[in-house]
Amino acid sequence: MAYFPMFVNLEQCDCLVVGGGEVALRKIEQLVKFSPRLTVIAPSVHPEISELARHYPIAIYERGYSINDLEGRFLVIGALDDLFEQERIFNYCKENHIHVNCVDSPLLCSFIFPALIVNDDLTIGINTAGRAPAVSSALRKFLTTLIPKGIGDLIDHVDSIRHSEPVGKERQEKIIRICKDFFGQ
Ligand SMILES: C[C@@]1(CC(=O)O)C2=NC(=C\c3[nH]c(c(CCC(=O)O)c3CC(=O)O)Cc3[nH]c(c(CC(=O)O)c3CCC(=O)O)/C=C3\N/C(=C\2)[C@@H](CCC(=O)O)[C@]3(C)CC(=O)O)/[C@H]1CCC(=O)O
Ligand SMILES: NC(=O)c1ccc[n+]([C@@H]2O[C@H](COP(=O)([O-])OP(=O)(O)OC[C@H]3O[C@@H](n4cnc5c(N)ncnc54)[C@H](O)[C@@H]3O)[C@@H](O)[C@H]2O)c1
Repeated sequence: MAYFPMFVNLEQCDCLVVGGGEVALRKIEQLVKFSPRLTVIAPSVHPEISELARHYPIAIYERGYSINDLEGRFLVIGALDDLFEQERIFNYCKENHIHVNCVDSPLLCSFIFPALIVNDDLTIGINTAGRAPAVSSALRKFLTTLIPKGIGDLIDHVDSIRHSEPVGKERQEKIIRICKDFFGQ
């Protein structure tokens, strides 16, 4: 069954990544773009995660996680290489209404991490309901080449019209025309 793409404001939300390997790194590289309060817990942490922590507010704890670490989080990613522990994380989070993503099975995810195209405030998320992540990845690369240059300027332009001109049919039609012209429609 398809998953509904809910775009969530993560600013200052308390997000935890358990695990600090290659897969954790990939998730963290994306998450930092959305300004969460990020914590990483793992006995061994990829050097590129430590490097990211020099540029973004990431708290790193180099130790095994305990279930108490999950308490009160907004979102938890179980990116450790241990299916038993992922199940434990998933069950705790489900019981405690915490958004959870465990990397070894869609069945252990309350949300799925999309392949992402992020261009300032424009975000495109791709997802196959957990069936074919490599398709999401390849499609992300394909779509990236199709995004016209100047899309950021278009968003700025439309935003400035929405802030400076009175709400109404005239403004609406102007904005729609500008957008269609940009895409040659
Ligand atoms: C999109 C992306 C986001 C990200 O992770 O950042 C992402 N996986 C990516 C790549 C990728 N992952 C895997 C391969 C190798 C090919 C293959 O095995 O198929 C490749 C391709 C590659 O590496 O190029 C292996 C893999 N992935 C999962 C499992 C377990 C399982 O399916 O049971 C296994 C087997 C592990 C093993 O071997 O044991 C599970 C998940 N991976 C997801 C997301 C979620 C479903 C997304 C969707 O519905 O499309 C989900 C359910 C959970 C989650 O992680 O949220 C990212 C592309 C980023 C980008 O390029 O932009
Ligand atoms: N979702 C995906 O897209 C995807 C893709 C490939 C692989 N995987 C799966 O993701 C898992 C992780 O892969 P990886 O390549 O990042 O592995 P890795 O070996 O590079 O990293 C594993 C990390 O988990 C940490 N860890 C282990 N036990 C821990 C504990 N008790 N508490 C906290 N941290 C702990 C380790 O210290 C390490 O940092 C694997 O099980 C793999 O099958 C998922």
